[in-house]
Amino acid sequence: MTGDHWGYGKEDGPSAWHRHYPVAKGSRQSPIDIIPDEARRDSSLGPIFLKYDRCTSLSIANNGHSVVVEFDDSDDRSVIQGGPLDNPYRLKQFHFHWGGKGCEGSEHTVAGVGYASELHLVHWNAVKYTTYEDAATAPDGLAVLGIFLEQGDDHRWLHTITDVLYMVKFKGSATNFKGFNPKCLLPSNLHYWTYLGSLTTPPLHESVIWIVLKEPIVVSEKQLGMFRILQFSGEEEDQRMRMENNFRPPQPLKERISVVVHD
Ligand SMILES: NS(=O)(=O)c1ccc(NCc2ccco2)c([N+](=O)[O-])c1
Ligand SMILES: [Zn+2]
Repeated sequence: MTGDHWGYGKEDGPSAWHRHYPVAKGSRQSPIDIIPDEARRDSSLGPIFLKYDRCTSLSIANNGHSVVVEFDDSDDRSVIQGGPLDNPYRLKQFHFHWGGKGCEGSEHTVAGVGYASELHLVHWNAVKYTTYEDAATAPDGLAVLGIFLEQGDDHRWLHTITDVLYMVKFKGSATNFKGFNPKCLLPSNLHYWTYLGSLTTPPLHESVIWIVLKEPIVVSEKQLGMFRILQFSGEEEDQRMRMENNFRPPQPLKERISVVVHD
């Protein structure tokens, strides 16, 4: 497969993605602006459970669009379940989206307000599908947990990630990253909004059950700044392209979606 020909710039950014990925104008695209007052309550919707105690992180990498921590998803050692999910979904990877200095950077917004960054923990339905790739094209294939990052005090555990970003500065670089458990990045409560949506980057498959936590985690401007030492470009490329503003703006709700809230 040829290298990704999409990005976040003027020519190859979100407004141009529909040319190669027509589903960009689909009926269940993500992210969206979540309007709490319009979210439906569904008493049958219970809490989510994150079973990350035996999770196995493997590596951290710069894929030219974000920084990604990959997990061993060869068994059900780390799963998300409950809430809107009929099965346990296996943790595959997590990554971030962020802005430029002092600008917004989250993908979902809440009543029109963005956060500095957004963390996505990506899980796939290994009960119904054989591989992530198969699940990623199925309407109930993926469950992505979205967590907002708000600027404020230093986050005690995010240092474990920001301290190694210099090792994956360029697109295509990766390094060992074992023993990291993402439960240290969770807020104090797991109240959430949920709706049916899509991947927020190409190929934009409409295969994601989104679970967005209401409570943000707090990270410092200094820690957010560390993400901006990353580059979209490879080491050999002369164009030094700082990795920032790697977020897709909210997409039309269309006939979908009642966003449902659990708190
Ligand atoms: N921002 S996100 O969580 O929606 C997101 C988007 C794309 C991809 N992957 C791109 C892709 C290619 C084929 C199938 O999947 C992933 N992921 O892999 O976890 C997550
Ligand atoms: Zn994402």
